[in-house]
Amino acid sequence: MEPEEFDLLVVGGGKAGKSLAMDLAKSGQKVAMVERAMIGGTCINVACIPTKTIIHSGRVLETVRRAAEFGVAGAEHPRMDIDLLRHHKEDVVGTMVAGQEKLFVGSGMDFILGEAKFVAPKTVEVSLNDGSTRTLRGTDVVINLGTEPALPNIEGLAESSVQTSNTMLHLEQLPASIVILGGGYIGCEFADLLNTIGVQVTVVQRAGQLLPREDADVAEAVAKDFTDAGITLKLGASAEKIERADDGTVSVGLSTGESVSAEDVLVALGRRPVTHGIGLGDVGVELTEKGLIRVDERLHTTADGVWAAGDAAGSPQFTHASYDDYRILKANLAAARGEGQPRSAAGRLIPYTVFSTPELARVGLTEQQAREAGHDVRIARMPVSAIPRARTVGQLAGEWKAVLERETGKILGAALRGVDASEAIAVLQMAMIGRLDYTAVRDAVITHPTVSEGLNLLFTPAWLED
Ligand SMILES: Cc1cc2nc3c(=O)[nH]c(=O)nc-3n(C[C@H](O)[C@H](O)[C@H](O)COP(=O)(O)OP(=O)(O)OC[C@H]3O[C@@H](n4cnc5c(N)ncnc54)[C@H](O)[C@@H]3O)c2cc1C
Ligand SMILES: NC(=O)c1ccc[n+]([C@@H]2O[C@H](COP(=O)([O-])OP(=O)(O)OC[C@H]3O[C@@H](n4cnc5c(N)ncnc54)[C@H](O)[C@@H]3O)[C@@H](O)[C@H]2O)c1
Repeated sequence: MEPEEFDLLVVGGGKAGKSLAMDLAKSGQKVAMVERAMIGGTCINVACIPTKTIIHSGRVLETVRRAAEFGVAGAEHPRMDIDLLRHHKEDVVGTMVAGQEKLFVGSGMDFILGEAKFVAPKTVEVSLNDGSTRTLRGTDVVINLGTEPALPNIEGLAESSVQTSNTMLHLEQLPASIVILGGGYIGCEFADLLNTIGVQVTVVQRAGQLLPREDADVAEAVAKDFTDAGITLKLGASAEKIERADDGTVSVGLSTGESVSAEDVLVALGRRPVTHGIGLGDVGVELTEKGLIRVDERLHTTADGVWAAGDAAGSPQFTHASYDDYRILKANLAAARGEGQPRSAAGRLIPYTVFSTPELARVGLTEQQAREAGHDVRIARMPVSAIPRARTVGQLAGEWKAVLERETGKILGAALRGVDASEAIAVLQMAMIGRLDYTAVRDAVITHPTVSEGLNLLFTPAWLED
C-alpha cells in the first residue's frame, strides 16, 4: 500500500509531540499524529493531572481536619470517600481529555487513534482501533512515545497482582495498609497522600535516603516529615521477594533480612520507555541500553529526518521538560529549512517539585553538586516559619535552602521545602535565568504577605551562613 504523505508525522501524542503537531498544523502544514490510547498523553490521563488532583483532595481533608484551628466549627468528622474522590479525579481528567481532542481537531491535524509500528524509513503502519490499518509517511517524523511503570524482575512480583501508579488511580477500595516499593518521586507522593487519607504506609527504598538526587540534609528532612506523620521508612533496603497469601496479605522480603507486610503493594521503581517491538531498530532509530531513543543535543535520532522527544528520548521525566523539547524541535525543524537558529537541549535549567507535605521544590544545583563542580559555596537557610504568609495559612513546616557562589553572589540552586514551594521556586528560577545575584532578589519589592516574599528574607544576613 502506498503511504499517505505528511509534512510532519508525530508518533505518540505526548506533551512535545501534540504541541508541535497543533502548531505546525495551524501554520498550514499537513500533519498527522498517531496516539494509541491516551488522548492528551500520560500527564493528563495517568500522571501529573490525576495525581495532583487527588493530592489536592488530601490537602482539603487535612484542612477540614484542622477547621477548628482556623475558626471554623461544624466539620468534626471528615473522611475521604473513595468513590467521590475517584469521580472527582475522573471529572477533572475527562474534561481535560475532551478539551485536548477539540484542540487537536481544531488545529487541522489528522488525529489518528491507533497503534503505530515502523515499517520503512519515516513510515508507520497504524492498526486503527476499528481494526483497519493506515500507512503514513512524514517528511519529518517526531517520536514521542513516553514510558510505563517498570516492573523489575523481583521474585514473586509478577504473580502478586501488585499496584502501579496507573492502577492506584482506579482503586474502588482503599487498603488499610500498603507497602510502597521505591522512595523516589512517585513513592514519596503516594506515601504522603495515602498516609493523609488514612492508609498505613511503609516505604521500602533501596538507596540510603529518599529522593537520592537531593542533598542528604534535604532528603533527611523529608524523611523526618514522613516519619513524624506516621509513615514507616525502610531505607537502604531492597525488595527481593514478594508473596501474596490466600487472605490477600502481601509480604515483602527485604535485602536486610527483614520482611514487611500489608494489604497491598505499590511498585514505584522507575519507568521504562515503550520503545520495544515497534520496529525502531529496523528503520535505523537506535536505542540505548535502557531502551531510550538515542538522540543528539538537537533531539535528532540516528535516522535521517527522525526526531524524538520526552521521557522516551531520555529527557528529564517531567511534562515541562517535554514541553521544552517541543520548542527545541520547532526551532530545529525550522533551522533545517534554513529559518532561524537551531536549539540544543544541553544545559537546560529544569526545575521540579515533589508534591508531598510540605512540597519540595528544586532548581539548579544541589549543594553537593555545586561543591563537586568546584564552586566555593555559601548557603542561605531559613525555616519556613519565618515567612509571615506561612503564619496566616497555618503551614509552618519546612526549610528553604539556597546555594550561592560565594565570590559573585550568583544563585546556583535551591531546595525550597514548605507551603507553596512549587510557586516560589519559579520566582527564584526567573532570577537565575536573568542572572540576578542574590542581593537583587533580597532587595526586590515583593508583595506582602506572600510565600515568595520569603525570598527577601532568605538572603538577609540572619539566614546566610558564613
Ligand atoms: C504518577 C506520575 C506522576 C507524575 N507527576 C508529574 C508532575 O507532577 N509533574 C511533571 O512535570 N511530571 C510528572 N510526571 C512525569 C510526566 O508525566 C512525564 O514526564 C510526561 O508525561 C512525559 O511525557 P512525554 O512527552 O514523554 O510523553 P507521554 O505523555 O508519555 O506520551 C506518549 C504517548 O505515546 C503513546 N504511544 C506509545 N506507544 C505508541 C505507539 N506504538 N503508537 C501510538 N502511540 C503510542 C502513549 O499512549 C502516550 O500517550 C509524573 C509521572 C507519573 C507516572
Ligand atoms: N512531581 C513530579 O514532577 C513527578 C511525580 C512523579 C513522577 N515523576 C517522574 O516519574 C519518574 C519515575 O518516578 P519513580 O518514583 O517511579 O522513579 P524514581 O527513579 O524517582 O525512584 C525509584 C526509586 O526506587 C528505588 N529502588 C529501585 N529498586 C528498588 C528495589 N528493588 N527495592 C527498593 N527500592 C528500589 C531507587 O533507589 C529509586 O530511588 C521520575 O523520574 C520523575 O521524573 C515526577
